Amino acid sequence: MAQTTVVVPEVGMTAATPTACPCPGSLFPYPPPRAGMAVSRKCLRAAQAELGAGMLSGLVESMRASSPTHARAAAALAAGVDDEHAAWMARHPSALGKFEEIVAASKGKQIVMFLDYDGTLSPIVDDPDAAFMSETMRMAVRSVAKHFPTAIVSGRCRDKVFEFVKLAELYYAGSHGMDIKGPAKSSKSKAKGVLFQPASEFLPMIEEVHQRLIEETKHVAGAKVENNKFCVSVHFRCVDEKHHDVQSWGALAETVKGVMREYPKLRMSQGRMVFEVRPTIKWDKGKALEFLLESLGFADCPNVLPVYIGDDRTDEDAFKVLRRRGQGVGILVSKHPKDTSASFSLQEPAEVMEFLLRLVEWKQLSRARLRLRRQADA
Ligand SMILES: O=P(O)(O)OC[C@H]1O[C@H](O[C@H]2O[C@H](CO)[C@@H](O)[C@H](O)[C@H]2O)[C@H](O)[C@@H](O)[C@@H]1O
Repeated sequence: MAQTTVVVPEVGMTAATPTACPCPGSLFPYPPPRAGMAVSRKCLRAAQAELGAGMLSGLVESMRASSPTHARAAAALAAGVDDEHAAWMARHPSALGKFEEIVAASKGKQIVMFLDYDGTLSPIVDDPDAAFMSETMRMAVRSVAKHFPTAIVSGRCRDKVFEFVKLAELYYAGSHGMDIKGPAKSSKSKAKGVLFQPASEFLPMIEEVHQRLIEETKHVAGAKVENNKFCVSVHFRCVDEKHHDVQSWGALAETVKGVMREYPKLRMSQGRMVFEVRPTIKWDKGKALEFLLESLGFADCPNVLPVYIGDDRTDEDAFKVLRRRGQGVGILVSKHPKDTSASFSLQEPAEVMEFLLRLVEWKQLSRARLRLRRQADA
């Protein structure tokens, strides 16, 4: 059977490729983690000096670009980039506007929902510990999960994202997909009881780098280090951006990079006003999506339509997997044009909720229609 992919025509698609998922519980053959060396402040300063000025300014530029809420994005809009925005919207149309097209593509297929948390289900706020989702959003996610297998895929520690979402019937992939657990509820689920932690051997190293980053960034007012179990976030949303101040973004970037040099088995990426530190293993949100599809019995299956909604750079790995498989719907949550492999867009969590509720309504109506048809045929 032909595989269906919902894409906007301008963006090319490759043919679907088979999934390659590891067995649940198996560990990757990674070399044993090397404990981070304790390095003196002098060594750290030397490492920092090694960072060329150009490289550092590049990093600060990328920090600036890391959140569409940043003043620059607003200034760019004010400067009249309407054309650029319109062109971007043409390439990534609203998933609400294309709703009928999306559900039509699910004909004969099982929709599986993948939802990022921060910026997708909850609005972005200054304090990561206060990123609560609304009760109405929770109800919408609960309703969606009644009709479709639903997973939360987050950079956060799994327990923490569960504390925010509070729905036991969902699948959770925390730490950027490195901590996957099937639903505690729902005995019907094929993936019930699944637990997959491909980076478990990195736990001591992550704990160590977490402590080091707290220590090294404590002089930077507003910096916040968050332990996400298999990865660490260093937030700079509340750090003053001044260039010549020790408490600037540049100084923070230098400090984090300096610490990272001590841990070659870890890598750093950037999210929305945050540095993400994680193991160098080949595992990300895209791999988590494939793993969950396989656990649900949809490996190499043409009769599935994964729908992934996310707002962050780390969600791009999942959008790319959908493109590579030639299967599924990637939806980027953003008000501003961004480089993305997603096919569609939604502006903000409120639109995500609307999309979820429309899916539920559509599913209920389709079921009611089917019942009526069967009654009429009987
Ligand atoms: O994959 P996600 O669920 O989107 O998690 C990515 C990171 O989200 C959180 O940080 C972001 O949201 C915060 C609260 O709105 C905001 O203050 C911060 O600037 C954002 O980067 C979370 O705190 C991180 O640990 C996650 O990695």
